[in-house]
Amino acid sequence: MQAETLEKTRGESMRQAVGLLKDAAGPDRHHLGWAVLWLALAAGLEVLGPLLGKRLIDEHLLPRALDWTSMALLLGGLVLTGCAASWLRYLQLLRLSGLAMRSVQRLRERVYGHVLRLPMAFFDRAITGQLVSRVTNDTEAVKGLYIQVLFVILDSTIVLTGTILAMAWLDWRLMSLVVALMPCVLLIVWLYQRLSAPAVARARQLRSDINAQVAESIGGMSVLQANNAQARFAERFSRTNEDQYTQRVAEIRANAWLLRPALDMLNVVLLASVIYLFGQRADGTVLGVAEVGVLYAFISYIARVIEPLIQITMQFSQLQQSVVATARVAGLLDEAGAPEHGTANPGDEAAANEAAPTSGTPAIDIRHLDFAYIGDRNVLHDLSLQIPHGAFYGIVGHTGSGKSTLLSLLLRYYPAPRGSILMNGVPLDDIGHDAFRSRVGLVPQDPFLLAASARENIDMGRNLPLARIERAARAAHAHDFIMALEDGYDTLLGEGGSRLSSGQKQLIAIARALAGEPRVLMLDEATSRIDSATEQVVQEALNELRGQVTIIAIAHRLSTIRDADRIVVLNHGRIEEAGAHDALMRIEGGLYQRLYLLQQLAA
Ligand SMILES: Nc1ncnc2c1ncn2[C@@H]1O[C@H](COP(=O)(O)OP(=O)(O)OP(=O)(O)O)[C@@H](O)[C@H]1O
Repeated sequence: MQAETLEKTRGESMRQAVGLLKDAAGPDRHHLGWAVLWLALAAGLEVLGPLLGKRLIDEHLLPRALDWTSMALLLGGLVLTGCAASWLRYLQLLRLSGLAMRSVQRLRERVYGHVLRLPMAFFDRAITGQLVSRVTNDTEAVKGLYIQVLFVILDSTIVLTGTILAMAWLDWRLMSLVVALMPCVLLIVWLYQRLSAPAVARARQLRSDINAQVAESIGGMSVLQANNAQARFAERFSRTNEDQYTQRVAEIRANAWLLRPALDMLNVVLLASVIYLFGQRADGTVLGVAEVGVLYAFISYIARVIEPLIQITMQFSQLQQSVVATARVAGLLDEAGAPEHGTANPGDEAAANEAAPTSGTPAIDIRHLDFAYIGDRNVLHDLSLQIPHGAFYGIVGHTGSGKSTLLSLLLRYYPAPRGSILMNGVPLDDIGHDAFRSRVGLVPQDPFLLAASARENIDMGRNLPLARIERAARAAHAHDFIMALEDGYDTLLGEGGSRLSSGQKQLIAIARALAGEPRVLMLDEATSRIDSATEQVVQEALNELRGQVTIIAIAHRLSTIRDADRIVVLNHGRIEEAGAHDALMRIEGGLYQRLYLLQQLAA
C-alpha cells in the first residue's frame, strides 16, 4: 500500500515536472524538435563512421585493392561523418542550452512573481532559506532535466540502439557476445549507486547546512560578536565542513575503487572476448573467413556501448533528483496566491472610487470582528470601532493583546471575516488591490531599507516625481538630514540603510509611506527604536498630518500617542478602554493608567 502511494507520488511528481517543463519552454518549444533532430543525425553519423572504416580495411587495405578514388571517398567519408557529427552536436547543444537557460529564466521569474503575491499567512510557516533555494537552485534543476537528463538519455539510447544494430548487421554472433555482457555494466553502475547514494544524499544535506550556518551568522553578526560567540560558530562550521568533506571523499572513493576500475575491467574482458572469438574465426575453425575490418568496427563500437549504458544508468538518479526539485517548484506554484480583491465588477464606476472618503461614513469601521490564526482560538474578540476621517487613533495594550493582529487585518495581510471591516463604507474585500494599496500607507517597526539611494528608498519602485519624494521627506522631517548627505537624495544608504541612525531610518520609512499620499497611515511601533528627540520629530510630523490623513498608530511608548484623538486599549483581544489620554488617565486603576504610570516610573 505504501509502495503504491510512493509510486503514485513519483508518477505525480513526474507529471508535474513534465507540465512545468512544457510551460517553461513556452514559445521556444520548437527548438526542442530541432535539437532532437540534430541529436539523432549526429548519433547516426557516429554509428556510420566505423562502418566506413571497416569497408576501407576489408575491401581495399587487406586485399591490397588500392583503388585510390574509392579509398579517398571512404576516408573522406570517415573524416566528414566525424566532423558533421561534431558540428551537429554543437548545433544541438546550442539550441538546447538556449532553450534550457530561457526555461530557467522564465520559470524563475514565474516563481518569484508568485512568491511576491503569496498571502502573509504563507510566510508565517515558510523558511526563508528554503524559499530562496526554490527560486534559485530548484529552478536550475529544470536545466538539468533538459540537458543532463533527457538529452543524455535520449542521446545514449540512440547511440546504443544504432551501435547494436550496426554490430548485428556486421556479425550477429559477436554482437550477441557484447549484448550478453551488457547487464554486467548495469550491475556495476547499480552497485556503485547503492554504495554511494547515502554519501551523496548526506553531502547534499550538509551543503545546505553550510549555507544555512553562513546565512544565520551573517544575519546575526552583531549578536554573535556581542556574545563573543565567534569561536563557537567557527567550530560548529568547521565540524559541518569536515563532515561534508568526509562524505564527498566517500563518494569519490566509491567511484575510484568500484565504478571506474570495474568498468575498465569489463571493457578489457569485452575486447579480449571479441578478439578471442575473432582469432578463432581467423583460424577458420569457428566463424569462417575473417574480416579485419569487422574487428576494427567492433573495437570502435565496444566503447560506444559501455559509455551510453553508464550514462543512462547514472542519469536515472539525476533524473529523480531533478524531478523532485521540479516537483518542489510546482508545489510552490500551487500555493494559493493572496485572494483577489474587488474583482466582482471590474467595470463598475464605483469600483474606481471605492474607499474614497464620503461625508458621514467613518474612514475605518470595524464591526464585531473576531479573528483566529488557528482553528477557533480567537485572538480578537467581538471588536467594534469607528475611526473618523482625519482622526489620529492610538492602539495600546500588553504584549500579545492583539495590536499587530488588528493592524494586519486592516492591511489585508490576513483575511478578516467578510463585512467585519469597512473602509469608507466599502467592505475591505471589495476594494481593488491598487486602490487599496494607494490609499493605505504603512510605517513598520523595522523600516527595511534597500541598499540603494535615499530617493530610491522613498520611491520604492513607484517612479514618483522627485518633487513628490521631496515633499514627503519634508513632511517626515527627513529632508534636512538627507540634504546633509554628500549626494543628497542620490546618496547610497548602504545595506539595510547602514549609513543612517535608527531614527533616520524610521523617518525615511515615514517619508516612504507619505510619498504614496495615503488617506490612511498605519504605524506599527514606529517609535520603539528611536530616541526621545527623534520621537518628538515623528510626533511633529504626525501632528502636521492631522485632519488630512487618518492615522492609526500602535505604540508601546505611550508618549507617541499621548496626543491622539482617541486611544484604544486592547486586553486579550478585546477593547478594554477607549478615550483621549486625559480621560483614560482619570479611570482609577484602569489599564491605560497603569501602563502609563509604569512607563513614567521606568523613565
Ligand atoms: N502568525 C501568527 N500565527 C499564529 N498566532 C499568532 C500569529 N501572530 C500572532 N499570533 C498570536 O496572536 C496573539 C496576538 O499577537 P499580536 O502579535 O497581535 O500581539 P501584539 O499585541 O501586537 O503583541 P506585541 O506588542 O508583543 O507585538 C498572540 O497570542 C500571538 O501568539
